[in-house]
Amino acid sequence: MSIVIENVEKTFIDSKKNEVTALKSINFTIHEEEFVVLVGPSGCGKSTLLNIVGGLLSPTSGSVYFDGIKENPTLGIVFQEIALFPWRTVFENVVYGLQERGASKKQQQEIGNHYIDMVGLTDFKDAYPKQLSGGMKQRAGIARALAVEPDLLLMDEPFSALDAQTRTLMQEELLTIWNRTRLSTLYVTHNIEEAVYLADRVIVLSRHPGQIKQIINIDLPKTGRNDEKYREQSSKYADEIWQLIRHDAEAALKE
Ligand SMILES: Nc1ncnc2c1ncn2[C@@H]1O[C@H](COP(=O)(O)OP(=O)(O)OP(=O)(O)O)[C@@H](O)[C@H]1O
Repeated sequence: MSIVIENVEKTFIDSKKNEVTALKSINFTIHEEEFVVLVGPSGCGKSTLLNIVGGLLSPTSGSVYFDGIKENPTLGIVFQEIALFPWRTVFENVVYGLQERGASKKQQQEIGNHYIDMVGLTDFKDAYPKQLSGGMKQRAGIARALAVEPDLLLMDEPFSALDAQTRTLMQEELLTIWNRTRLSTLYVTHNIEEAVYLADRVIVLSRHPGQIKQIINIDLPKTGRNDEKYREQSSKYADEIWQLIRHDAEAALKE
């Protein structure tokens, strides 16, 4: 599915009744099978934009088109805090969306097991959330998002609550999964290295108001990355993005 974000603006009214322009003149397209990452300093409107694309918030003006129409597609959403139902097992959590859509028991078994295998939780499918580590919970959340076979995957800082090593492993796993599913994806992160690692394109937002500062094509292979050339190129992209964000990030720190 391709998603066109056209002239999106969002204004909030803050607690002092002032207007806050969170997003202004946002125009970009997420192409079929493309992984787009939003980066930018704190408060630049990344989550607001992701929520507008996901239909969880309405824009003040502008539109989002899914394959040319405004109707909502099937979405897979993964947030930082994965809200698994504590009384359901991993399998029961993963197939929840399928049950809601009236899938048969057989379909639930087939699809649920497929995605549980894909995220490496086969041995934990009957475990309850409290028995899982942070990384496992995120994997279960990813399997649940994939199980509805979405047109678009939305991920908002999915790994930011994890320790650094687990986060690195989860990034690798997500890329492997993404290479298999090739879903159009919009992903929000503060982490520039993570953005470069995952993205086909990185959209850098500036703040006050949140606007697109630059869109950077990440021309790196999605597999076979263990060479010096990959490391050199990816750190060049990361430097380029940091130079774009630095000034705004420093300003955000002083507020
Ligand atoms: N419900 C709301 N009411 C008022 N202002 C809001 C609301 N939601 C967001 N904002 C403001 O809109 C701006 C963008 O917020 P948003 O959370 O989208 O930024 P972000 O880039 O995701 O931030 P972070 O990286 O810190 O999570 C901020 O100035 C924020 O204070």
